[in-house]
Amino acid sequence: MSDRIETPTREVPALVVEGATVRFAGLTAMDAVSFTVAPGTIHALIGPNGAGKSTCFNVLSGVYRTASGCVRFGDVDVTALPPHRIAALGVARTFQNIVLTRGTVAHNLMLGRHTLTRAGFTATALRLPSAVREQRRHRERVREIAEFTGLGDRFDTQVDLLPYGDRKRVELARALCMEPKLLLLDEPVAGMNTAERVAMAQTITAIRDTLGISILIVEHDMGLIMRIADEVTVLDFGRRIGGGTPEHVQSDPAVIRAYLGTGTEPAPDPESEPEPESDEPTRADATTGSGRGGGADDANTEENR
Ligand SMILES: Nc1ncnc2c1ncn2[C@@H]1O[C@H](COP(=O)(O)OP(=O)(O)OP(=O)(O)O)[C@@H](O)[C@H]1O
Repeated sequence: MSDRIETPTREVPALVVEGATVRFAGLTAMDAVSFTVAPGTIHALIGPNGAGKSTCFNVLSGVYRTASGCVRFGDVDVTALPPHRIAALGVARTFQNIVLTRGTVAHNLMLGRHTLTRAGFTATALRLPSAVREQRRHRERVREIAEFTGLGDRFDTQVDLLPYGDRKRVELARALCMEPKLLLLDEPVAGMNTAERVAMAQTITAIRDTLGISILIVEHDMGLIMRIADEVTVLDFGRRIGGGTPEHVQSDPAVIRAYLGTGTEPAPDPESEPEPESDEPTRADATTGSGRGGGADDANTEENR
């Protein structure tokens, strides 16, 4: 990973969720949930399967509407805004399941620049000088982002030829190509082996530390979360049952009872030898997060596409 990337001037606002409630028929998926993602921090949203984490992401990105409560990003009330308006404010998202387009890494990353492109269709089609210059600038920036995220030497590779871990990385890089102020990462290391998880954790912390971008992350790998998060919010059955620093939530009896269980394993050590590849880690592989056995992932992913 390179640290050559330039940080565009951007003021990163706080994300404030206040009393957000979401209901599906008779089910309350989020029940008056409140938390704040402080600017430039990594904030983790954790909890068992079905706790309401994906629902919360869908609210924050404008896919679901709240029955009550509100979401503010800086001074802007985004509660009722459609997804494209929220994205335009600087909120980018990755998904549990990889959603990439056929083509090269470069092509996929350029799609992330779409909302930042000014030249119109005609100017681009006619290859007018201004449009060509703009495309070149975007491509340079996209290459920087590819290098920052460890994809520099894969820039012209077809995404379907990449290993799983790199394809997850392309999703993250594409979100960065939108020049976000807040990144919503939905299970960014799910399905990765240990070496890939360690590398992804380093990239995520570099995004905070080098670019100053806020990150809200949903992840079942508790070792990783406890190592990289500045603050954690814990949900269970749609309610916020705890929150605070990783140290605090790890010793909170309510959180241990609902999710963490006992016998917390240590976080993966970036210096240690990677374990042999395991194909698809299940919830049980997540260092300590004991899933309640949800099964809502697929439904939500379909909704999000
Ligand atoms: N579109 C929907 N229609 C009906 N119920 C839904 C819908 N989306 C989510 N739910 C329900 O809301 C509850 C919260 O689901 P959600 O997917 O937000 O949990 P989660 O914490 O993200 O779980 P996981 O860790 O398994 O992804 C679950 O009971 C789920 O079945």
